[in-house]
Amino acid sequence: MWVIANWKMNGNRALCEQLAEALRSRQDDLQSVRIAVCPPAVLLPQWQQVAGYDDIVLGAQDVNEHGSGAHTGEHSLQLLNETGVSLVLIGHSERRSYYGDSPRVAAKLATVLKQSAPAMTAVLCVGESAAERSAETTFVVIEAQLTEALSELPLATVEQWASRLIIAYEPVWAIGTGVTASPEQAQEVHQFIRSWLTAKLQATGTKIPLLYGGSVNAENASALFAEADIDGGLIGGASLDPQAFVDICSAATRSE
Ligand SMILES: O=C[C@H](O)COP(=O)(O)O
Repeated sequence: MWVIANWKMNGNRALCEQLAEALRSRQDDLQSVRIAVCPPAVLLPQWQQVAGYDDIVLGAQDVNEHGSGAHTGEHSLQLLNETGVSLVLIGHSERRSYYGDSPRVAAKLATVLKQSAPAMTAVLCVGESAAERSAETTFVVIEAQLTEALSELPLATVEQWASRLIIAYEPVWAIGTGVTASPEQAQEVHQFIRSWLTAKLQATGTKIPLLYGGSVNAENASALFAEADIDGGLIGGASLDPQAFVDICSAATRSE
């Protein structure tokens, strides 16, 4: 099980210390869960300082697909690596809708997964809007996003890159709304993604962790994590509350 905190454009230095301390106080109970925290980029060094010696994966919320150069405000894979980052979110719905990221998702994913050393894990985010769900095009949308995202990765070397790929299903209508997909709704899409991955990548597709994101909290996490194809969660708002986030991580241990 994976539990990943995405602070988005929230948090501060004090929250780094508070969340690190909350996780540390329960680390013996949380051994079986892979935990990652993605703070805003400017807080990455603070996370390194307060939690770098713990077994918490340091994550970034985005990466630029270019190696270096005149890309004001962006962060390359190398810069993130040097800051201690070993996991990066790609194609989050907020990046897609507010910053036009969808056409860059395939290049970003290829940039991250083609580099094997130092190894970086990519969390590819996919999900349908409320209108797309109402129009019963959820599976069409998800399939198109997956197809496009993986289009620059060679199948011939799938064993080399797929072990560093995680997919997060985040229905846009559930993000930050307090309306969570029911466990059955989430499982239905996760099962679809699992089938798609297995058809495309054969046995390798069965090993890619599938996370659910969208208004996960300490109360609903257990039921979601109990579903067969849900391998953890990508947590936004609740990750800003150290106790709630630790409780979600604890729910993941009970679903192992
Ligand atoms: O990356 C996290 C997701 O967008 C979920 O956010 P949320 O838990 O605030 O709904």
